[in-house]
Amino acid sequence: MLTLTDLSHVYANGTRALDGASLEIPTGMFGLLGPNGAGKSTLMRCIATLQAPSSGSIRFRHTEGDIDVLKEPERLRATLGYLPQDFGVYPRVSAYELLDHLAVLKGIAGRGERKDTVETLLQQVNLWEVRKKAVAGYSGGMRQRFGVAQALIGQPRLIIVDEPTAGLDPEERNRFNNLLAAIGENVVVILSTHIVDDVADLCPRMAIINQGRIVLSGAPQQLTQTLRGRVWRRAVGSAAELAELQAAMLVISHRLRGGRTVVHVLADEAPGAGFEPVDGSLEDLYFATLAQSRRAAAPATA
Ligand SMILES: Nc1ncnc2c1ncn2[C@@H]1O[C@H](COP(=O)(O)OP(=O)(O)OP(=O)(O)O)[C@@H](O)[C@H]1O
Repeated sequence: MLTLTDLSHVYANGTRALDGASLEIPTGMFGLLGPNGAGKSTLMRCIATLQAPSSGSIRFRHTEGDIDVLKEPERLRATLGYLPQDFGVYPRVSAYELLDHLAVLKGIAGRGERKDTVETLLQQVNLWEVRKKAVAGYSGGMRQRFGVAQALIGQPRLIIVDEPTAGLDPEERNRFNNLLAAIGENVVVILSTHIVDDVADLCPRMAIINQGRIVLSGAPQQLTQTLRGRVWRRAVGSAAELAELQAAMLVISHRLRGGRTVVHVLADEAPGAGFEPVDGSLEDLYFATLAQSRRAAAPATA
């Protein structure tokens, strides 16, 4: 269990990226959803001990230890696997050599043990056939799978993956998600993303972060139940009509479907003529939560 308590972070330029975020993250896949700039990467970097928050605490308890992460970052690092949003430059060495080198850095000194680790991981992430090719020449999906292999070195208890499927094509995304789903049972895996389907597909628990605050957390299925009977759909004919609806009711999303714009509205009863009820999806929940949290944050108008 990873426990975050009242985490805040203010960057040197005054940006408040985290604003009293508190969250309990149990064993298993945990989805952290939020729009661009919500504070996900800042939160992931704080948990990964790459930056210290301005205030708050982080505690990681697992079967073999209880770690005060901000006071004992080296203990956390020994049990952490981290796949950052962007690796930056990839060297022109083969996947095998790079993984071997990273295993040395993770403290796996014995040659035999290292060989076993590297070979097992390359097979696990399905890169065995291309192990001798330079990582610099890999496709986006192959790089992300390599990223998982390096994050799994040393059997970590806490794994953080930051926006892993952004930019992957559907087949690669599916392959990547299957790989994540197969990671061990007694591990906390935090998946930070703005792709709602990734969370819907993979995560029994989730939270939504917006403007540095945790605005909702729980089990996706139970959370979407709260929308029952409250999501309504209607096609709109023009931008002016859309603007009218947005002014009159809580429009949680509008998108093109088959060339027509369809709005989803959150309301306890049918909000007007032409609306039909729809089963609320996780995407509706996400948009509804963001719309409500924006409304709460907006200054009251007279
Ligand atoms: N080094 C920095 N200095 C100043 N402001 C920063 C810095 N890093 C991030 N920010 C700001 O902090 C806020 C949160 O950013 P963060 O990268 O944590 O969000 P995010 O949810 O990961 O977004 P994205 O999905 O776009 O990566 C944003 O307003 C961002 O501009």
